[in-house]
Amino acid sequence: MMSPQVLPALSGVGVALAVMLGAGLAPPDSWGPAGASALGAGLLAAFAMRCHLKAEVTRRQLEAAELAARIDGLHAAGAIGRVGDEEQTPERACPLRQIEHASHHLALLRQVAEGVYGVEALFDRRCRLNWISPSIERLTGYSPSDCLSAEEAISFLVHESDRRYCMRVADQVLSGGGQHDFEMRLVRRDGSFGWVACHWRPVIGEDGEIEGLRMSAEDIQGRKEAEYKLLETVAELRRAQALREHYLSRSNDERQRLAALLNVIRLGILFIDHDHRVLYFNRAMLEIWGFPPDENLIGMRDVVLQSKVGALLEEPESFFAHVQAIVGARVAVSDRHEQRFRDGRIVTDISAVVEGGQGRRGIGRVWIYEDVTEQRRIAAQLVSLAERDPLTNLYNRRRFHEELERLLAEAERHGVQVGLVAIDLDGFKPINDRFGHQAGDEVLIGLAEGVGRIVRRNEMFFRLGGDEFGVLVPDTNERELSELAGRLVDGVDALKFEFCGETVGVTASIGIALYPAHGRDGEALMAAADEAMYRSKSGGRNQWSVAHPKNNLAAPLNTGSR
Ligand SMILES: Nc1nc2c(ncn2[C@@H]2O[C@H](COP(=O)(O)OP(=O)(O)OP(=O)(O)O)[C@@H](O)[C@H]2O)c(=O)[nH]1
Repeated sequence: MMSPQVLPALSGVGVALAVMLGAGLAPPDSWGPAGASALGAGLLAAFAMRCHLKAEVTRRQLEAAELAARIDGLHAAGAIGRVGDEEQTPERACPLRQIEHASHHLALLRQVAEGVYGVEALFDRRCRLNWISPSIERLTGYSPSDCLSAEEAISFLVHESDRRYCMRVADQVLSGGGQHDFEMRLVRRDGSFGWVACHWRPVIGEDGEIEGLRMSAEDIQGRKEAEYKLLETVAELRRAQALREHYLSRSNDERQRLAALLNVIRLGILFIDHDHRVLYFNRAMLEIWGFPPDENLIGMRDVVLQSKVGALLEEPESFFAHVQAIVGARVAVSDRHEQRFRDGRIVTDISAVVEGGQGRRGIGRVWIYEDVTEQRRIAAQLVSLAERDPLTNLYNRRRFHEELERLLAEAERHGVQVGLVAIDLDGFKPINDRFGHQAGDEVLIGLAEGVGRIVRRNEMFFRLGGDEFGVLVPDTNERELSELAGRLVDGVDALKFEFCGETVGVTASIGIALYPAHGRDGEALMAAADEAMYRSKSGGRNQWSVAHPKNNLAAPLNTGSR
């Protein structure tokens, strides 16, 4: 801080300078040739005042202030007379002493003027540089003489980008436009430039007229660089912000697209976070679990969610246990699990741990639900088409072979016998011929139902094609088979159908064969049963026959009829 004595001290400097000029002494070297005389004492007094008002407080300024204080001390002691002082001092009475004092004070003022830290410059009314402080060299590398000898100091010192504005401001100030502060660049000797904050003000003469210009400039290069850096940082932050917003917007778009996609798929998706709370669900999930479409499950605990859906399930406890087992054991990817709903739906679930970011920490678990009711129905339909006869809904020849092989394998393992009953209708073709194919179909359907009532639960009944049927009997013997064959012959014979007012019926020729006595594999057993069935046909139809033992095909005919 400048000491309180400094102001009066510097004003003393101004007065002293005026005295010096009034005495016709030469100005300091750096002043222009016309400088001091042109501007006069008032101008220099104004300059001295501005030195302490604008320049930074530096060591030199403090020294100058001290010197000025001493000068004021001299005033106080009556050693120096002020211009216009009424009283005459002893020195005034002696011109030689006066000149000595003025010369001494001029030297002091010179020190002050040359020691200012900022740049001070004086221009005349035509904007010609009259004086500039030596500090210009520190800022630009140009000496005051370089500047003074330049044809146009402003063009010489001011960066071309700021030149026009600077000149305009100078013109304004000179034409009574008051003071102006602005920042501009000074050109350095090495071609670079440095920023200064400058203050332009008019220098008013004693007659109140503008006599010239005074420019005080302060080096703000450091501040400007800091500002640039700040601006760059701000720009970088803005870029980063813009980038972040761009990514955020892209991520939002992405999320919207994903949400739209997830909402149209028929898989129910539920994401439970690390705290066992619902983080995401899609529309299908609400549908599958019977929630209204506008239900908001976000934040709901998984156990609460379970309690809400338990009533829908046929076996809620088993479902909860299944979920608990997966969650408790932190199963990475669970197997597909199926649960039946009370309304007949079948829903599968599968779940997986969702890994987090770089640490790959599990951030939750996703559950995917699928209503497979329709799939299961179609699959069952396909299976049925593949293994059942569409007319009678009996198992077909394909399934017959599968079951035959299975029973033979089991029989071999358990050392039991398997019975095969081959049935062929007698006189079926004439029904077709007389009453049409539809009538024949009705007979086939009626026969399937009639025989279906005769065979036992463990006996499997097949339509092998046309009017051929078969029955497989696990773990049986010849006696049981013969009894079954008898019941079948009687049962078929008892079936009656009405076509065109006429009652018609069919009979059956049956052959029975036993594993392993009549054949050790399916093919052999079927051949044996067929052979027995043909014997029944050739024996007069409407009867059953037992196949010959495999090692003795010439055995006596063993037939049965009702
Ligand atoms: N309506 C109807 N007829 C069928 C079907 N499949 C086969 N057929 C007929 O069933 C008849 C079987 O012929 P056969 O076994 O010679 O007839 P059958 O009169 O019983 O002769 P035998 O066995 O010698 O007594 C043929 O006319 C086939 O066209 C069917 O799904 N529906």
